[in-house]
Amino acid sequence: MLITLEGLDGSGKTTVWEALRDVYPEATFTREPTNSWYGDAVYRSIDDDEADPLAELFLYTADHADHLSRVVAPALERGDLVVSDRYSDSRFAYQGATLAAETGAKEAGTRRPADPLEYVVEIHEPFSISPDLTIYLDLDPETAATRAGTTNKFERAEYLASVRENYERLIEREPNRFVRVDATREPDAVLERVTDVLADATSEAHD
Ligand SMILES: Nc1ncnc2c1ncn2[C@@H]1O[C@H](COP(=O)(O)OP(=O)(O)OP(=O)(O)O)[C@@H](O)[C@H]1O
Ligand SMILES: Cc1cn([C@H]2C[C@H](O)[C@@H](COP(=O)(O)O)O2)c(=O)[nH]c1=O
Repeated sequence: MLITLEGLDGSGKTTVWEALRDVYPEATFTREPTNSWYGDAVYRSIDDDEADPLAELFLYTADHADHLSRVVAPALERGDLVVSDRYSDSRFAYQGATLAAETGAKEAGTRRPADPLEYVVEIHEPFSISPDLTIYLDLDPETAATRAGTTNKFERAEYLASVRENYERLIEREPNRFVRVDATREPDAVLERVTDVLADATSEAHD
């Protein structure tokens, strides 16, 4: 079973992901961007304010393809519970927003997809594995940017507002896959809610 944690920067995904290790010691815990050389390339792009948004999308997607074949697919094949801190929805929401916000591409004669979110979803369809359950840690963009510390180009409230709109579109498309958790609550309360949701989901999977 594949469970993913999604949300804006600073929404508390990594805090929850770390705590879940004690709850599910046998599970495979993984994340995107990964710690491979593909992930290193992604982090170089994150640190480059001038990175081409389409090139950046394909770096993230290359990292995802490697993550799938090297970690996720083998773990699922073994029957492991897999918990990933960020996964394909991050690409749909973030790169969907980056491509939509890109100004000047048309003037420079560069062609871009009409609906970036749909485009990013479509390029994943032929090869990716969809999560069974996605926990969406819902937080307003201002608090998210404050908690994240605004250390990179993505961690700005205005940009995170359009990322949040994209997450809402994704939830509307697949309401049964997503479970929304109020990430403004205290860390213990957030963890308790996530743990309850996972307990239900994993017990249903065994029935
Ligand atoms: N429920 C919470 N309430 C208040 N602060 C929190 C909560 N959860 C996490 N934090 C704090 O917010 C900061 C960001 O948390 P964390 O790294 O878990 O978020 P994240 O979603 O993984 O962020 P990113 O996507 O940027 O890696 C940390 O300082 C963490 O201690
Ligand atoms: C997987 C993925 C991530 N991002 C963004 C979101 C964050 O700002 C950074 C790094 O992620 P982290 O959880 O803070 O380590 O990358 C993205 O834009 N697209 C993606 O697919």
